[in-house]
Amino acid sequence: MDWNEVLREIAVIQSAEGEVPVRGVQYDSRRVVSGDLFVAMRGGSADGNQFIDKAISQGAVTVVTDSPEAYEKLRQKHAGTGAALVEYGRRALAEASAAIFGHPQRHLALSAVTGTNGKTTTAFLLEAMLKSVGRSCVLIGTIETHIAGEVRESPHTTPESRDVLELFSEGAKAGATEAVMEMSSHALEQERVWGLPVDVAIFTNLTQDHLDFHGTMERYFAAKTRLFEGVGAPPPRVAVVNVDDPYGQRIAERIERSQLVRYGLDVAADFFAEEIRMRAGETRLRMRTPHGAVEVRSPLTGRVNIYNLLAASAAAWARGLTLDQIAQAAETGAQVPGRFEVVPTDTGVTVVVDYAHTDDALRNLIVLARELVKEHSGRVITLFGCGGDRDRTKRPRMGRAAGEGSDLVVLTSDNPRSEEPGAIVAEALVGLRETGTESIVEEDRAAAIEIAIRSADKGDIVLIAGKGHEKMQILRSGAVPFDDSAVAARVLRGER
Ligand SMILES: CC(=O)N[C@H]1[C@@H](OP(=O)(O)OP(=O)(O)OC[C@H]2O[C@@H](n3ccc(=O)[nH]c3=O)[C@H](O)[C@@H]2O)O[C@H](CO)[C@@H](O)[C@@H]1O[C@H](C)C(=O)N[C@@H](C)C(=O)N[C@H](CCC(=O)O)C(=O)O
Ligand SMILES: Nc1ncnc2c1ncn2[C@@H]1O[C@H](COP(=O)(O)OP(=O)(O)OP(=O)(O)O)[C@@H](O)[C@H]1O
Ligand SMILES: N[C@H](CCC[C@H](N)C(=O)O)C(=O)O
Repeated sequence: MDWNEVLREIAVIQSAEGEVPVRGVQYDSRRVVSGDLFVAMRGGSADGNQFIDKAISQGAVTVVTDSPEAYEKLRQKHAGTGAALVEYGRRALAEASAAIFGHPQRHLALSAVTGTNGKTTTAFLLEAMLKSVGRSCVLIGTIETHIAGEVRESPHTTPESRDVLELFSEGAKAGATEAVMEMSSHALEQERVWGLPVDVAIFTNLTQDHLDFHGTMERYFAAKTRLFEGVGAPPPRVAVVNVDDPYGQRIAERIERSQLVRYGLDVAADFFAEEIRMRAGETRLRMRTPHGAVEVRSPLTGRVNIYNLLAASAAAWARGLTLDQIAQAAETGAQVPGRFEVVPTDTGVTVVVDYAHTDDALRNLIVLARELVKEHSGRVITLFGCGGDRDRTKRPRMGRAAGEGSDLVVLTSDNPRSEEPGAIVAEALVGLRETGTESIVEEDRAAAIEIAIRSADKGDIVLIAGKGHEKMQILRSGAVPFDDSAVAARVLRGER
């Protein structure tokens, strides 16, 4: 593509034209190759403008910058290089990427899921429903990325626009007509999703998390609401909103009734569940909707998954599936790795790996576990830790949530990152101690898993919370392989 053509698609303050052929686009100097356009952006921990020389030395042929100083320097030092000065680096990145990848977003009907918890599960369920009627999909989210059937690793819950558009382009070429994406609050705030036209937007819930980044719950909420306003694109055609959540109510109030599908566990919602019958590994319910009612049987367990099922069903309906098709797909639907994943054993102890990493998710998980052991008066043993370099204020809250419903808590490490594990544990202990529940502290996660499982008797349930599908433990010294379910399986086999 010619640089002059790219320039026509981005909002520039100043630019230097030139007949420079542009082959690709990059926002990270470390990934620049010959023929690329490099978008230099000021970030929270680095300034991409510091890397312009490096990008050019690696072959960047044009540079878009959000810094007037960098633009001036570029004009003087690299006069032959195409250049543009913009106000918003990420918007320019999205606009240039859309042009360079040939506007693949126009060929995919996009469903986007936001909320503190449930995004991954809802996205997997929706993808399974769309696939069940023969539609080919792109899925982008926390655990994996799917490109029309091919599974890849995910670098982020919501990658930068350039990467999303590249994935969309590959998906569209492979025949995909639908895309399902998780949109994190970070991505909405940073406009990583600028210009993506969302057809169906889903709001799952909002509870405390990520206040290190957003500062307050209101600002966190404001980031989530951007999905429903449209980020550099028109508002979604349909909004699917959990109206049992107070923040969901607030979103619903702002949306035209004709564009809104409300879901919840109450008759006041459009899509709601009744006659719920739950046991481990199976949930049955009757889903009532304005378009009729249908019996649904799902292998997913727990109240939170009823919400996820309702969300995915309402979205699938908005994408044109019938209620019967939805119910049929739900029956096999999407076991998500690391979400209420039961580690196989014949010891009589139930061991569950789950991604609960907020106080709300922990509380829900423990309530479900209590339900499951109630019949035999089993105990609930909860293992958890809190992430380093993340919202510190959630630590005592997680401690309180773990202590409140459990019989024994094992407090350990969960990706301490650059922080001292002992200091993180101390902050979680503040809340945990208030509950008076028996607790054991063991910073080494493998040893902690062993303690938790060895403390359990037949009929007890052990919850290993926080890391779910993750395959690494991130320590100050670097990331080391770590897999909760593999460690638990080893302990259950009697190995160390
Ligand atoms: C807080 C946050 O979201 N930060 C992300 C953001 O950083 P930033 O804008 O501050 O950028 P920066 O790292 O300061 O760098 C500025 C620019 O310099 C560039 N650079 C940097 C170094 C270099 O050598 N060369 C270079 O060109 C960078 O690519 C970037 O364009 O953009 C970077 C580039 O894409 C991301 O790597 C980075 O993710 C960090 C590592 C991260 O941990 N993000 C997490 C919190 C996150 O985004 N999580 C959400 C999910 C949360 C959830 O729901 O649980 C997600 O969507 O994944
Ligand atoms: N609808 C829901 N409401 C509340 N909690 C939920 C819901 N669905 C799942 N959870 C809990 O939250 C955890 C994370 O679920 P999931 O991965 O689906 O959420 P997520 O929004 O994708 O999270 P993240 O973006 O942090 O990866 C689950 O392991 C479960 O404990
Ligand atoms: N994707 C989220 C969840 C991480 C969960 C937990 N394992 C942690 O490290 O805190 C984050 O990066 O904040």
